[in-house]
Amino acid sequence: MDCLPNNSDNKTLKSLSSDRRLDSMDLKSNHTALVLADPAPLNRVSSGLLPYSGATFSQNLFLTVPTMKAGILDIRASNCLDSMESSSPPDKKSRDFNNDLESTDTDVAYRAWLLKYPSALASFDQITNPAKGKRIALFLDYDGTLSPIVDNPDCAFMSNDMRAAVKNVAEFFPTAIISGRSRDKVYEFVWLTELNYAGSHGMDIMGPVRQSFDDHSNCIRSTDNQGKEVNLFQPASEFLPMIDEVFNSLVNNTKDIRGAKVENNKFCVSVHYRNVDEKDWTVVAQRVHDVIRNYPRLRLTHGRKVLEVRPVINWDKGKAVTFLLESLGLSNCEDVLPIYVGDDQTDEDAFKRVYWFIQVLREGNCGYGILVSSVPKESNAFFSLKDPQEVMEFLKSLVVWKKTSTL
Ligand SMILES: O=P(O)(O)OC[C@H]1O[C@H](O[C@H]2O[C@H](CO)[C@@H](O)[C@H](O)[C@H]2O)[C@H](O)[C@@H](O)[C@@H]1O
Repeated sequence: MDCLPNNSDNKTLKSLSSDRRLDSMDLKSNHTALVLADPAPLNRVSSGLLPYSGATFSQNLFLTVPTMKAGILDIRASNCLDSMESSSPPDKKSRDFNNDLESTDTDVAYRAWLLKYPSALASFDQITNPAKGKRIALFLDYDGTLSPIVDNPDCAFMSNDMRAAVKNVAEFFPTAIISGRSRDKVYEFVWLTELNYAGSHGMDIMGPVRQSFDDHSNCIRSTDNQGKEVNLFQPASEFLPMIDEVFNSLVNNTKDIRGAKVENNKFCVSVHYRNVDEKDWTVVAQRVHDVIRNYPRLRLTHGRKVLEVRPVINWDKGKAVTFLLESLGLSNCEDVLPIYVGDDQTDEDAFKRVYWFIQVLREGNCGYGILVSSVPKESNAFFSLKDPQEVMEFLKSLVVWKKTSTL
């Protein structure tokens, strides 16, 4: 499917109850053991869909996977299909078209859900009051957060207004984008040099040079597009040849499925089924399953009408937040308040992490996760925004608040 940029300058173009927090966070005493997340939406997941419940963490970045290849094989294609369905609620347009009554019910359900996940716009003071005298660090997902979800992943452009809003907010707050896409690709969409970028679900981070990272394994010095020296952290670098191989196999194995699209995101691969007839979703699941059964060091996770193949390493968007905070010199500061805005399952790791970051290190403070969703779903976020349009309003409000704030 071809697409053209939607505008010329796309270059390529509660007081929340702490009880709820504790209920929803996976913050048991072993938080440092780092939970392997990526469940399907929490209220709909079937246990058979959690591929690595038997995995344990080794000291280093790699997960110890049960020796049986069945670690992955146990995700039967049929279970995978369940998860594809549960992680892909029908879009609002088709619901409205099919049944106005159902749409009304959905709106009622959404309003009820807002009681649990208040709008970050309506609760703006609740967010900014504790931020007075503190430095906000902003972390943004890309697809579904800064750009609307569209059928063709190559056409997920952000609007000029959104770009301007992100640029402005980055002038006032350290800002990073953490995406499932390859870092290069997300940069081509965003095209702003004022930000830090993490691609491949945080497995490819470019950040400012920090000498303390020189001894960090997987962290090297590099240069960015402007020739500036940067640190490049790629904890899954050894998986590159494997990911390329799997990408080619997946392309080959799915080429006869109408609408299926395989995307190489450098350290992970996305298999999109948004444009596949629902009756063929089982075929997609089966074909992906057939490929990754030969790769016990890869795992499968679910996003919005996408299956994602990624290395079995102890790293996710949440860890990327921690790494970036450290890169930005913000990890040991009493006065830092991280805010993470995202829409997808992989963002849940980051929602947990921004909460954990502050709560564990500094009693009384907290970071905020903001879920972008127009349908009710369980989340580790505290607040919500309905869609990228509301995300943009939120970013603009932060700038106005900062400009007018006396502290
Ligand atoms: O972490 P993100 O920046 O949210 O990236 C997650 C995936 O986003 C993209 O796919 C999603 O958006 C597409 C464009 O709107 C849509 O067509 C697709 O159905 C969604 O799943 C991206 O293409 C994937 O590679 C990312 O992993």
